[in-house]
Order: sequence, then C-alpha cells, then structure tokens
Amino acid sequence: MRTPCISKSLRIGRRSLASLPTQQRAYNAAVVGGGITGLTATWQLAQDPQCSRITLYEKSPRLGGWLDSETVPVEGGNVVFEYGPRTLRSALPGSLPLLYLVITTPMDPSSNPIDSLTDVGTKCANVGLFDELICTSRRSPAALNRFIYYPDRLVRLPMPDPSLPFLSNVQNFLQTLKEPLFDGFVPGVLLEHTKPARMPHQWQEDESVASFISRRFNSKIADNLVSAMMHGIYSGDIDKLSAQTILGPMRNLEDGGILYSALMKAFMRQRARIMDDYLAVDAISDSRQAFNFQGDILEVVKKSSTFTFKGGVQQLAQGIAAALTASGKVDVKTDSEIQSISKSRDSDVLTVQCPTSGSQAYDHVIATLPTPALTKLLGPTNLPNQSVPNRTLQKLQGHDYATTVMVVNLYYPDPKLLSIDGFGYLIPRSIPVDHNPEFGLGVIFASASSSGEAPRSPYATVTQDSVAGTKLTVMLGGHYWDGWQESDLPDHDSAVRMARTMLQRHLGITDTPTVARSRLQRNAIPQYTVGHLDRMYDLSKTVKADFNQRLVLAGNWYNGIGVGECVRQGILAATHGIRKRELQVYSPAMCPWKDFDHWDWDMRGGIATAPVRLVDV
Ligand SMILES: C=Cc1c2[nH]c(c1C)Cc1[nH]c(c(CCC(=O)O)c1C)Cc1[nH]c(c(C)c1CCC(=O)O)Cc1[nH]c(c(C)c1C=C)C2
Repeated sequence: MRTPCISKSLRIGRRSLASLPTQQRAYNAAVVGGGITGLTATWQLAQDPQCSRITLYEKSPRLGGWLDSETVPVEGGNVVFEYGPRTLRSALPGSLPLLYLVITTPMDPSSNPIDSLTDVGTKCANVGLFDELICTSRRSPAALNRFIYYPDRLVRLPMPDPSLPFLSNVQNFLQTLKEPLFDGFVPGVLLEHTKPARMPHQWQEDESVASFISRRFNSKIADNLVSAMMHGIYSGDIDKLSAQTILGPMRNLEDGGILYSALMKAFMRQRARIMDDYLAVDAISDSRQAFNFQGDILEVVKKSSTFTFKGGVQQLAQGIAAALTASGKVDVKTDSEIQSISKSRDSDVLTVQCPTSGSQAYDHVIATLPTPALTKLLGPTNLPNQSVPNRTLQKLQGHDYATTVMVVNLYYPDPKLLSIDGFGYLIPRSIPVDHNPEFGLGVIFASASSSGEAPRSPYATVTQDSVAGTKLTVMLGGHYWDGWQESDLPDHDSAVRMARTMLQRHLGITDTPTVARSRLQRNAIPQYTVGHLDRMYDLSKTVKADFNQRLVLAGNWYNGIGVGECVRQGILAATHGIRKRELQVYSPAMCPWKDFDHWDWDMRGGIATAPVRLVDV
C-alpha cells in the first residue's frame, strides 16, 4: 500500500469555494432509525446552520443498531463482548469520514460545555472518542495471521511477515501453496489472462461471485477461498451475491487479464476507488475541524489496519448520541416506532406519524431502516390527502433478503488457550455439511483485536478487558439457514453446545468457558444479490420521483454493509441527499469528479450516491 503518497494526496486542504450548497433556506428534518447511519446523518445535519431542527426516531430503547457491545463481569474484572461489528477499517479514503467523526466526537460532552456541534471538535479534541481508540498495528498477529479451515486444519493465508527474512517469507509462501486449500490456485491465476473476456454487450450485465471467480480462475478458488471470505463479510452464498457490486474493481479488469491489468495499474500508481468516498470527504471538509485534525487522523491510518474502542464499538454510537443531545438542536426519540412516512398530494412536505409523539411535518426525511420495515411505513395511511407511492413500494418489494447469524461469545480464564495467535479463521463452503454440522462460518480470536496501541505517542498498549484470559467468538448459520423456521434455529444452550463442539473438533479445546453469551442476529446482514446495483439505481430514481426528492434512503441495505460505508451514506444523505451542492475542483487528487459532468449531478432524494461508482485515482 502506498500509504505515504496516498496520505499526501488525500490531505484535506483548506478550500475556497468547494462544493457550495446551493439552497440557503432554513429547513427541518427527520431521521428514521438510530443505527450508525441514522446517527451519522443526524450528526451531519446538526452541523448545517440552515437546518433548524432534527428529530431522530428509534423504535428500540437503545441507539446504535448493530453496534452492540456488552461489558461482562468475570472473575477478577470485566471483558467486552461484541455481537455485531467489532473492528473498523482504517484504509484510505473510505475511513476518513469515520475517523473524522471519531475525532470530533467528545466522549462526555456534558463535562465539556459546548455551544454548538460545530464547536465539539475544537473544545474536546483531547478528551474525545479519539483517546478511546485501540489501534491494531499492521504488524500485529491480528493483522497478519488469518486462517482458513480446510480440509481438517487451519491454513494461514500467505501474507508477508515483516519479522521474518525475505527468503523465509518466500519459502513459507511456496509451502502454503502445497496445501489442498490452494489446489488449482497457481494455474488458475497464471492462466486467467487466457480466458475470453465478457463480450461488450455483456459488460453491464451482472453475475454471481461464484460465476465470475469460476469463469476467470476456477471453481476451486471460488469454493475454497472466496466463499470463506464472503462468509466473513456477508455470511452469504457466493452463488447469490453480486460480482458487479462486491468485486466491481476486479471485474472491470478482466479485459486483458486481471493479474496483468492489476500489475499495470500498480505500476502506474493507479487504483479503482469509490467516488462516494471522495464525495463524503469533500462534504466533511466543509468544516474547519477536518483540517485541524488531519495529522492525527493520518497517524492512525498509517499505523493501523483496523481500530476499535476501549468500551467496544458501541462506544462510537454512544459518543455520537451524546454529542447530538449536547447540540441542543436534535430531538432524540427512542422507544418511538413510527407508523408511516407519507407525502401530501398538494405540497412537498413529508409527514412522519408516530403513535407516541403524534404526526409531524418535515422538509426532508432520511430513512435508514431495513427495506422490509420501510415498505410497511410507506403503505397507505389514515391521514387525509396523502399520496401512495405505489411505484416505490413495488421496487422495494423484492429487496428483503438478509442472513441470520448466531454469535456465540465465550470467555476462558486461560490466556494461553490457543496455540496460535491471529485474527481467527473462516470456514469455506467446500467443507461438506457432515463435516460442518453446526453450519459454522468462522471463529474470531477476539482477544487479539481487543488489545492494541493507543493512537497517540507514546502509543501505550491498551486493552478492552481488565483481566487476562481468552475470548472467542463463534459465528454460525448465515446463508445455510436461509428459509429455516424460527423453531429450527438454535436457542442459547444449543448454540453454546454447537460452538464448543466445533472448537473441540477444530482446535482441540476441551476447557469449559466461564462465561458464554449468545445472540441470534436475525436478518442482520443484507445480501447484495445479482442485479443489486441496477435495482438500487432504479429504486433511487423512483423514490426521487414519488417523494419529489424529499425522502432519502441510506444504510446497510443500499450501498455498503460496513460501518465505514454506513457512515459515508449518512454523510451523503445529510448533504447531497437534501440539497444540490455544486462540486468544485480544488485539488485534482481529491476531486475525481473533475473528469465527469459533475455540474449536472443532482443527488437529492432517493439513495444519495454519485452517478459514477468507480473511478481510477
Ligand atoms: C456479526 C457478524 C458479521 C459478519 N460480517 C459482518 C458482521 C457485522 C460485517 C463485516 N465483516 C467484515 C466486513 C468487511 C470489513 C469492514 O468493512 O469492516 C464487514 C462489512 C470483515 C470481518 N469479518 C470478521 C471480522 C472480525 C471482520 C472485521 C470487521 C468486523 O469486525 O466485522 C469475522 C466474521 N464476521 C462474520 C463472520 C461469519 C465472521 C467469521 C469469522 C459475519
């Protein structure tokens, strides 16, 4: 990775007339859903002086959605368990908005009086969430040692270990390639360029991840390696997941051979990037703090591959929520399940109906809910003179597929329970069900990512847990449980039993955990199936038309399931989604829209995303 160079090119510059908002009228807004996307969107709206009032509706008593951490007492102290995302990526440019959010969010705004949200950064710079970060160094075992279980053992994925001499790394690499896991890998990669590329008329057509990998490389690579990776991200089935959405940059290189084209690009110091990442960086860099904090942010990016928080990732949601309350501009309504979102026939105003707080009119609504829940809210209402968005409802109809994951967290007092150190391992679909009767997807060596370095010099070691021991997280189910009835899914006791049986078979662990907690995360991971991108563009267009660009959709059902991607969507929804901004070109490296007709881009309403998805930077 060309970190120093990229860092330089991504530096947030002070701009003169960059992407100016064109609408200067005061407005109010509602954000529906208090997960990370909804919190970010609210936070971004609160920074806009034109936004007079924001209401955040969340149906549950808790904010944060899938960011769900628990501090559990164990003998001698506490440990932190995660039930959703546990680490956040710090790769550029995608992580910049997220890190900016972290660095400008105070840990406890009440202890640090602030006049407005825009002051948060300057007044709380040294007591903010930033100081709660735990950074996983690029050289740590958690970053370097990733395993796949195949066929009956853990195989370390080849990654250069900087602590070993070059020749030892080469030897290890060649040795690993002899593993059955890598059967067909060398010919698959070396002969890829000889395979015919898609015909021009097929260029825009999507296909499954399995089809693309098998077509370009071979089915063993798909079944053994790629299926395992997709289990670790989507818990999904590679026969259903969309290659265009998930592997777009790689798929665009097949004309001329992927390996050759990738090498050429690397030589020319070019890489396919997501345009939206730059739009989000541009949107946040309106603020003075983005410029002030860039040194600290780039320090984290340079040093670490991922990061988390001392209190678990939920601390991010809590920090943002506290900042929202302190802003005095946001009305946070938890325990408030809304009944409908509708548009009046005679005006552009949207009405949000909530049984607990009544009906309220808004200039803009940002909906961050899962699409099945949103579909229910957009149906006919009992309010007079509201239009029914039939075309939007039709487009939303099929978009309801998500996988369910059983997350089992185990704590063992023995700190040396594992004979290997690393991130954990994934289980590919090539392990037949009779060898994987628990439908295991993978195991995370959770203690490894729970400790790391502080983000500032002298980079002290920091950890989430106050006692030694070993934490393991076992993930079961995913696409293997598609179509299962609720009564077929394991309860807590069965899940713990299944997790322990699996750990005994894979790792020889017979110890009894002193704490075992589980959570069945129902429909937690939306699946971007074949045709996803086209469907989303279509949905976005329809929502824009039905709601006259006043309803914005954002969140993990649309344009990226990772935390960083949800933050990006929250920022874009609350900026481009609600008003047309004129994009300026103030630095060629930071403004990849310069090569497109960006003056025509109107991202108000629908899914706020650039009309050009990928760009070579
Ligand atoms: C609750 C289970 C989840 C599984 N995948 C995700 C969650 C929340 C989402 C996810 N996981 C990863 C990514 C990509 C990187 C990113 O954008 O942050 C996403 C979107 C990668 C990943 N997978 C695992 C870990 C520890 C990570 C790093 C990021 C994170 O903390 O989520 C492990 C893992 N996740 C799942 C399984 C089955 C699994 C197995 C070991 C499902």
